[in-house]
Amino acid sequence: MGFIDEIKAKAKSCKKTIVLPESEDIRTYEAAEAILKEGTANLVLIGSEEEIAKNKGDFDITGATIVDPATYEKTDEYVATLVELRKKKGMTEEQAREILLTNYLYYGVMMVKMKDADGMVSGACHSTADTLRPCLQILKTKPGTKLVSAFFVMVVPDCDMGENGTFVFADCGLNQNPTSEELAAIAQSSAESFKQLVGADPRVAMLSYSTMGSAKHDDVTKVQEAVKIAKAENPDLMLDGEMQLDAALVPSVGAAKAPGSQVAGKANTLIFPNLDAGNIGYKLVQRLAKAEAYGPMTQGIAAPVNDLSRGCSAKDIEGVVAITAVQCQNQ
Ligand SMILES: CC(C)(COP(=O)(O)OP(=O)(O)OC[C@H]1O[C@@H](n2cnc3c(N)ncnc32)[C@H](O)[C@@H]1OP(=O)(O)O)[C@@H](O)C(=O)NCCC(=O)NCCS
Ligand SMILES: CC(=O)OP(=O)(O)O
Repeated sequence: MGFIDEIKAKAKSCKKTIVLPESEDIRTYEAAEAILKEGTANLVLIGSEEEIAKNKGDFDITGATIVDPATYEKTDEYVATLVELRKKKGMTEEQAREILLTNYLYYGVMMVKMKDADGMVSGACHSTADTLRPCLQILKTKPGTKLVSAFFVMVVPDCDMGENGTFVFADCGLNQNPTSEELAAIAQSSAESFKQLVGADPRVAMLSYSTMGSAKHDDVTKVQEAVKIAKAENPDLMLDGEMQLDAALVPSVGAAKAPGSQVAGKANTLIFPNLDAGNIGYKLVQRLAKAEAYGPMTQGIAAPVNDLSRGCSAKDIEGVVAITAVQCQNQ
């Protein structure tokens, strides 16, 4: 069984409730039809009955729960809770009501916060910033975690690198220019995500354009410091760097450039030095190597709310919903 089939089988056995707030996008309905048919999750769609009837095309979404913020019995409770959560930021009741009635992403996150749903998937027609801001503001980081970050599971066809072609890449979606401490936190969360979703031991490479001091620059020093911090905080984790991508993936290059490393040549978890590298890197592998790319998914957050690329397909939404359900199970 491939990665996503295993995830779907796990999702079916736990049947979590996932919110899809982008009821204006036809891909939501195409994915919803497939998810409901396959039974990977219960679904909540946000919008009025009329909006949804108009937008769903011919897709059959029988079995999905439709929640209309304008009439749902819990909207007043959500407004009061949002005011309470954001009062230090000056949020008034009027503002909270306006946000919740007009921005379904905020509404979906409030459903997760109030435990009326287990998780949410959005981002097919909203930018990552607009998708992640509500969950960062409302859900916050989970206890024991310093930072929320965003990762992809990449499944590369006909590839014997990584874990038979399966990798975690991070951060590809959220933190623009992480410090050494933040890179170390991204590495730790990514190792946990790899273990949780792929089920094998993570081997984490801290990527750079330098391998073990072959180049000198502040950008290289940043990754070297991150390696020191991550190793000190996670002494049992297989993590190494700084290293170039070829040293991380190709055994002969790893042996030549980083002799003795337990990660070089066999990395399955790739930590990019900044968001330029991470976002460009995952799209290169997705588009040129025709890899499946699931994400960007959040890690280090108090409840699973995951993003999508605006370039996603309905199949990608199906996959991210199944992964979100599995994350909910392990929350
Ligand atoms: C997500 C993002 C919008 C947050 O930045 P922002 O809108 O300026 O918002 P702020 O910095 O005010 O943060 C909003 C809240 O989230 C919290 N937050 C922001 N980043 C966080 C992180 N990485 N981990 C935990 N909390 C975070 C802040 O503490 C703040 O909380 P508060 O409002 O309770 O004080 C920003 O990081 C971003 O744009 N990232 C890049 C996204 C992107 O374009 N990706 C490329 C395509 S995938
Ligand atoms: C992850 C990502 O790059 O998202 P988008 O394509 O929507 O900007």
